Amino acid sequence: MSISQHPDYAEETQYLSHTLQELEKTLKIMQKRASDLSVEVHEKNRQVTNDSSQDYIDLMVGSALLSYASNKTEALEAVRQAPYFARIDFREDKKQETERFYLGKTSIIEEEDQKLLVVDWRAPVANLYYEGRIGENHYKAPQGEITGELSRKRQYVISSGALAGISDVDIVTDDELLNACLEANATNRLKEIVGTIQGEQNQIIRSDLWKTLIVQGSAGAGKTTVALHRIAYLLYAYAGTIAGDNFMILGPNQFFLNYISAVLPDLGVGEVKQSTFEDFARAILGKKFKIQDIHHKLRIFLRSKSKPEEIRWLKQESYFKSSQAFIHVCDAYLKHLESNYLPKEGLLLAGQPFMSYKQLQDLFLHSYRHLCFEKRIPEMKKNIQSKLRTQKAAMQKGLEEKCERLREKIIMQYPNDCPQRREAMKALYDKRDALLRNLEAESKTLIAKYLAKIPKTTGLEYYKQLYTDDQLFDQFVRPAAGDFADYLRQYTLEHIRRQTLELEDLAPAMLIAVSVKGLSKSEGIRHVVIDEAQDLSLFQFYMLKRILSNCTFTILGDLYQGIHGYRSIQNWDEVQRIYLPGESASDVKILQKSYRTTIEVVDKAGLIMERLHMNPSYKAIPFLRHGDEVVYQKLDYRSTIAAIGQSILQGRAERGYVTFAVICKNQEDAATAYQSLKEQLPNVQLISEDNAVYDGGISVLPSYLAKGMEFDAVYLPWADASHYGMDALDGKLLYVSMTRALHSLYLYYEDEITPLLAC
Ligand SMILES: Nc1ncnc2c1ncn2[C@@H]1O[C@H](COP(=O)(O)OP(=O)(O)OP(=O)(O)O)[C@@H](O)[C@H]1O
Repeated sequence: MSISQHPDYAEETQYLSHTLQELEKTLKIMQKRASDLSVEVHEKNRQVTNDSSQDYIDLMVGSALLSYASNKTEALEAVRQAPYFARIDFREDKKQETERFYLGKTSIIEEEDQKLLVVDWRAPVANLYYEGRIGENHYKAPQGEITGELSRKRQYVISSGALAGISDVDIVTDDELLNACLEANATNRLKEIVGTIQGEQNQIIRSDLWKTLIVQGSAGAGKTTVALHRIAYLLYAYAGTIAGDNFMILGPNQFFLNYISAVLPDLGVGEVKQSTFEDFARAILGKKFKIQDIHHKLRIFLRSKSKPEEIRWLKQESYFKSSQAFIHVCDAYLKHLESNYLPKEGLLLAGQPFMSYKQLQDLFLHSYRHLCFEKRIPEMKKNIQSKLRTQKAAMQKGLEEKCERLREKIIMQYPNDCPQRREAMKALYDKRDALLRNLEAESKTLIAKYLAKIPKTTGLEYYKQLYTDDQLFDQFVRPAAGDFADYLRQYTLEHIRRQTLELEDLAPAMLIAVSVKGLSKSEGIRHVVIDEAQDLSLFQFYMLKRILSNCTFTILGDLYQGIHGYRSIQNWDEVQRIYLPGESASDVKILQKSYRTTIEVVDKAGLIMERLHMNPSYKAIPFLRHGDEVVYQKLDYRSTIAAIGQSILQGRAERGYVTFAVICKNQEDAATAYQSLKEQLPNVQLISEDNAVYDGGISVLPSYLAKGMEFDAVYLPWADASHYGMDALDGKLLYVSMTRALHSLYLYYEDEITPLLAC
């Protein structure tokens, strides 16, 4: 049936054109308001003086209104071509009439009578669309639970302001909109999915801001997408409480952050802090060292020439520095630093005990315990100063009184004025004055002299001392590291000598640095989204929770894709113990349905995890979308390259594919494949750690950089037994590579296909 034959076509077309007209009206008003307010705020900014708090308040109010008007203008401009994507019809139990709610990316209100034409997708009633089924239903609103009858869920395809499709659905999973969305070809960035958010995704998106969430989601389950929509939702639901710059996204690399973050403006989200773990570390530890490339060790493990002994030691080093045992080492060391931070002496004022070491320690260790070491010092200073004022006054008084008593004694001794009496008096007053002067002078410098004895060592220096100082190393590290201690020390000292830290050193060094100096750069962060969280170590998780103790977290990852197993977490229980202590395992949310790829690809990739006996409850379940069979071809290398080149050209011409990835196990193989493909495909690009931006098109890349990405067609040129053996790391790299394919997947091998996939 053509759209114009739909029984509601006329009515729907009319609603659309009315909405578009109103949108244009509102847009004009908002544009004018934004421009007027911009002038006003600029003017106020010039006039504001330090002594007028009213000026300041006016400026703040003006800026807030300006920000609202500018954001609304942008939001309305973004939906000019498609102001809504769905409608729900709902009759509240208490009401006679069924209401219609059109849902869009931003609300649209009729100018004259303020009627709500389009409801923002984040509004409570929209839950009915995402989670409700036709029939009796309910949703949570600020005023309480609203119950009623959901009689329609309708989806629209609106293109360039014209109605192109209408379909009524029950659950959102069955809908054509989602299918159309998933069948579309990839672009060079992640998409927004407000029209097709699934029930289980919706629950995560709308979870309470003040509760930490851990999400285990299979490859393509929408973890990253959900995380970004969650930020958009929280900004809407907690407007006034939290703003964009109160969020921080931690992602695995800049390349990935650029790829995902382009979706934020589409969702009306700006100013969210984004960082890799290494950049976050730099902000805390400073710039006086290099960070070893985070894939350095992985590359050694993947190099065929690497010696097993070397691999074993390197893994052990990473494993130890990421472990609970090393957390204990660093905590004990921190305690030691804390106890020995103050000079081991009390304070004397004019030769008299003023404050004992114990009293000073008590202030430092107990009274200001909630502060980092350095911030305790000014507080202690204030406390000592106040005590000093009292003590000085008491001592002055004591001196005066003593002087008075001595004066009376002199008078008794010499009842009449005589040279001896005058001399004795003079000596008495001179001594008193000298003592008072001394008291004055000492009280001025006492605190400064004492504080000057406190070392100015940075957290990073303290961390290094753990290895450079024999005594510290033997006291703290050696007992925990055992036989492996000497290797660990030599290895780390070698890095320190080269002014380099490994990823494994960053979390402990940050923990110490923040305990010593505090966290000025990250003040204001209230919520942290950690994506690809399976690759973080226990120590990284522990440190983040310790130093960002006022934040809540959304932690998302897939343990099947944990390619840094030698340092990263092995299960979510470890993370849960830190972030959700006392809660049950069911508090880890599981997303199993995979939306990215086809049933054929998910099934084949799933074989790997079965063969590696990975936890079956993390298995990806494909969304009902069939595609091409996965292609396996036994070819020599030259023929493989020729086949890939030909297939890419065909895919582009015949299928309209726009993104292609040739994924190799490691960087060396990727470089080889790139050189070979360049002749056939001049636009091919080789992706390495140094690329910050992904432009789409044809890419050749190592498996570990493919994480989080997706491509229309994926090619694996060396899917053979010699590249991917029955080993967890090989299996995970292969799994990551295969699950990047949206539509087509090709595997090539020369002798034998990898046992991870063999029939
Ligand atoms: N509800 C949805 N509607 C439409 N598309 C969706 C939906 N959920 C996920 N997708 C699509 O599925 C693909 C995978 O999403 P995303 O990259 O967020 O998954 P992920 O769980 O982070 O995957 P991975 O762990 O493999 O990186 C994206 O193209 C995304 O747009």
